[in-house]
Amino acid sequence: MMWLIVLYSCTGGAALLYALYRWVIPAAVQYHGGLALIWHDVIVERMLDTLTQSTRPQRILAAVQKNATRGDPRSVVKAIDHFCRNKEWAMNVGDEKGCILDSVVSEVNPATVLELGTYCGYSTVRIASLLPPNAKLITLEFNPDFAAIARQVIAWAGLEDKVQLVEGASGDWIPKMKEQFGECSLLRKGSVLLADNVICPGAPEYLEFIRSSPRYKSQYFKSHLEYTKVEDGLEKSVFLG
Ligand SMILES: C[S@@+](CC[C@H](N)C(=O)[O-])C[C@H]1O[C@@H](n2cnc3c(N)ncnc32)[C@H](O)[C@@H]1O
Repeated sequence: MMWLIVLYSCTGGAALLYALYRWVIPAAVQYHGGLALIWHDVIVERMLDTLTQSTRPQRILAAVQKNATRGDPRSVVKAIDHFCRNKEWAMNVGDEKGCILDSVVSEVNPATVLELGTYCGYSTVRIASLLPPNAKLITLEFNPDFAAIARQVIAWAGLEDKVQLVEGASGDWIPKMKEQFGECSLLRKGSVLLADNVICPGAPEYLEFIRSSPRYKSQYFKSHLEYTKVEDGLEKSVFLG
């Protein structure tokens, strides 16, 4: 009888902990940016890394390999969004802001895109799949583990010919790219900048600069932090020359 009570309380305790982890805490933090990031990006990630002896990017790659069709970028995006909404949050631009990203890429129809921060290649796949033929995307990532996963995600989407993934820090590479592009520098009249996470975690200095500079026409697209209800948005800025 005693054992039965212990067993019942262990099972009950485990169920309660699971409910807290799976539903109660995520629901409680989903309107608060700081708490949401601490919960998803620190506590849950470390806990799952320890329990599964794998990393979040590795788990994202596994979800892609299991659920997405090779050579089909949209199925890769869908598999990552499904994983991150239902299993484990991750810092991709996500489905909601991703639609804004898609519409900006389609409107601008760029010949060259420079992306700063690849992570697992989610936004890279979104952007590259919308580029016109012969256009190319250079994406920079300074974390070699993320870059290794992103290469596989991009290859799974069949986009490796359109994407050049450069491993390194933007502060090191941007001056080198400027040299490579010569006097034209990186921006020319009409170039479009699109910045993510300008509200959460936030980029107040960037927003102040870009909105007050007479050299840019800037517009804010209100949305939500990926896979949550916390306000976040994208800032689109056109370089006026
Ligand atoms: C928010 S994540 C990018 C998400 C990605 N764009 C997406 O939507 O799928 C930011 C990434 O930028 C990388 N990063 C941060 N600072 C960087 C820098 N100075 N140079 C290159 N990569 C950087 C981080 O390692 C991280 O992978």
